[in-house]
Amino acid sequence: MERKGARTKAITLREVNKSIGGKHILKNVSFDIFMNEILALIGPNGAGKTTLLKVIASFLIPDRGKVLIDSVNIVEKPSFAVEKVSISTGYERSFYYRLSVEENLKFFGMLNDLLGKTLKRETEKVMKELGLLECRKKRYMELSTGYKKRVDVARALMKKASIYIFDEPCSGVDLRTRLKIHEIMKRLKESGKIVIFASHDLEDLKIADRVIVLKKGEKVLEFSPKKEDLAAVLRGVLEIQAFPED
Ligand SMILES: Nc1ncnc2c1ncn2[C@@H]1O[C@H](COP(=O)(O)OP(=O)(O)OP(=O)(O)O)[C@@H](O)[C@H]1O
Repeated sequence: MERKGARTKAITLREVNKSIGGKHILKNVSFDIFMNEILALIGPNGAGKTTLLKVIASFLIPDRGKVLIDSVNIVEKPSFAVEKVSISTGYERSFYYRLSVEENLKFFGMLNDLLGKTLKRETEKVMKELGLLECRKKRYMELSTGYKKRVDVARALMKKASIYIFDEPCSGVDLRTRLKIHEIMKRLKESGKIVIFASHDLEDLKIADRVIVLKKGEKVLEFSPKKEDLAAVLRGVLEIQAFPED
């Protein structure tokens, strides 16, 4: 029986392993993600954060190990993750270069069963929230890096999901947009969703309930920025991330 006040597990990863092109990228990764949690993944470049996010979204199938969402093993039933998860991939190639911001967002909304007035309303809402109204007619390929990132976050919001995954959602965006994205992630949590994001920025970690540190495909540390001395933890993280030549 679960303790009173105990957190409810929503996602379970057990001994997750993934190799790509003969390279062992994720190594026995095990941890749980709880209902209503904002979880951040950090770690040096190439540590496997994006790979892990894609595994949770079932974009990549692990070679070994289990990934359960609401007790369903998505390694066996990836369609369950597709239904539950909305992911901003952080990839420019996920967009139609010649379509406008608005057309791209509407297209993704339609793919996710938004139609008619609902599609229009959601697109307006998301564009307003991310400051995209003034460039709604601009073609995706004409946007600056920061605006492309805004569209990437906006795209994830065009799907009604219970788990939202953002890959470096704040990289390259201006300060105001960063705060807005933090606000959006907190709001998702308040409305009962799970938020998982990867980041290299300390400011982003402050909104997380828990931070998991990956190094060379392994989970090496876990901490709660709200409870622990962030500066001390980060000194530890920097040691973990030290360059071999340091
Ligand atoms: N399609 C692929 N083919 C070959 N190797 C890949 C592929 N995708 C990822 N990798 C390798 O997997 C490792 C982990 O990559 P991943 O993008 O998951 O790291 P990351 O922690 O997100 O890095 P960063 O902080 O630089 O974004 C890297 O060594 C990368 O080169």
